[in-house]
Amino acid sequence: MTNSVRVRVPAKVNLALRVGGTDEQGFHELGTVFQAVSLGDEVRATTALPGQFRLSFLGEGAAFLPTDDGNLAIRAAKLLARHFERTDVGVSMVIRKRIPVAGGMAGGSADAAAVLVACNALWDLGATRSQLHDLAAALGSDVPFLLMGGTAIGTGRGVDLTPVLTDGTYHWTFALSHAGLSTPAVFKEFDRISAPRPTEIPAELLEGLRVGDAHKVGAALINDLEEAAISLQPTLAHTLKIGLEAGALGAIVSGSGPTCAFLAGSDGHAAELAEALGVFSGVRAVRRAHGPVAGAQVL
Ligand SMILES: C[C@@](CO)(OP(=O)(O)O)[C@H](O)COP(=O)(O)OP(=O)(O)OC[C@H]1O[C@@H](n2ccc(N)nc2=O)[C@H](O)[C@@H]1O
Ligand SMILES: Nc1ncnc2c1ncn2[C@@H]1O[C@H](COP(=O)(O)OP(=O)(O)O)[C@@H](O)[C@H]1O
Repeated sequence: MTNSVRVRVPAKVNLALRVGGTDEQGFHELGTVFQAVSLGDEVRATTALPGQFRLSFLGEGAAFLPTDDGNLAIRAAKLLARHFERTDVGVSMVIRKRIPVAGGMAGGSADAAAVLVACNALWDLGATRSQLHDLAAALGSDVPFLLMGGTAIGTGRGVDLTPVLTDGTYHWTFALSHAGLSTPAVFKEFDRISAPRPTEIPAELLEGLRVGDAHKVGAALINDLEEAAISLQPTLAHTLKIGLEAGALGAIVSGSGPTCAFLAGSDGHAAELAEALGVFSGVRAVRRAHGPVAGAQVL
């Protein structure tokens, strides 16, 4: 049995996020297109004594993250052990974070997906993709996509996934905000200021992705949570405007925000956007990435 495993996991951006009505548990019906991007976290999992589940962080936001059961990574490891009735396992995990915390890029979900993949290998469980998908869906709405990666349509709570045919590489610049936004707070603000929307994905977006036309994709980006995120953090409107004025092919709040995503025509263009956005006081930091990339993978 291996005693140490490293897993890389991407962040996500929602190219479309349509928000419909709520189900009996208060979850909104979604129609979304996820894309996995190269800004990612890395998990190193090492065997520990039975029943020991340890976690520490390095990098982005490390000081502010819980390391107990409040962390999705610990919950993922314990859920996997429980599901396979393995009381003889334990794990010590170090997560190098690059994905902004509470940024709408699914950092916590990404770590949970990575831990499922890492502990499955570390404990030699032989879980199938479908078993991992079901455990991921029990942990959170974004977790199954971070296992899958690529570009995919998500329906229901966002966990029913269908891969999307895409061509080409998409170059992104991300503008990080000074403060995070809580996902439940943004959905609550959406309920306060908006009516449920039809959850159809724009046909132009899928067509643009199919033929690899970044201009078409940029023009079709849509996020029904954007207004709610801007209502809670008004500076985001300025950030989006700055990116568009600097020539972004499309600009959007990423998921529940507050990270703003800008589509560029090339890597060089993404660097120009990063320069224009980086000088705005409302932006804490800028990051560049490309997509689509693979989901959580053992290195
Ligand atoms: C909005 C999205 C878009 O991909 O992600 P983020 O941008 O926050 O990363 C997701 O729907 C978030 O997914 P995730 O962060 O995993 O959410 P969960 O833990 O499942 O749910 C957190 C809370 O968000 C709200 N929620 C989430 C998903 C959904 N379909 N409807 C909801 O109303 C609920 O209030 C729920 O209690
Ligand atoms: N491993 C983790 N990485 C990041 N955040 C985590 C993690 N575990 C729990 N959290 C908590 O989840 C919340 C949402 O963080 P995150 O998943 O980064 O954002 P988002 O849902 O906006 O994409 C934060 O308040 C954070 O404290």
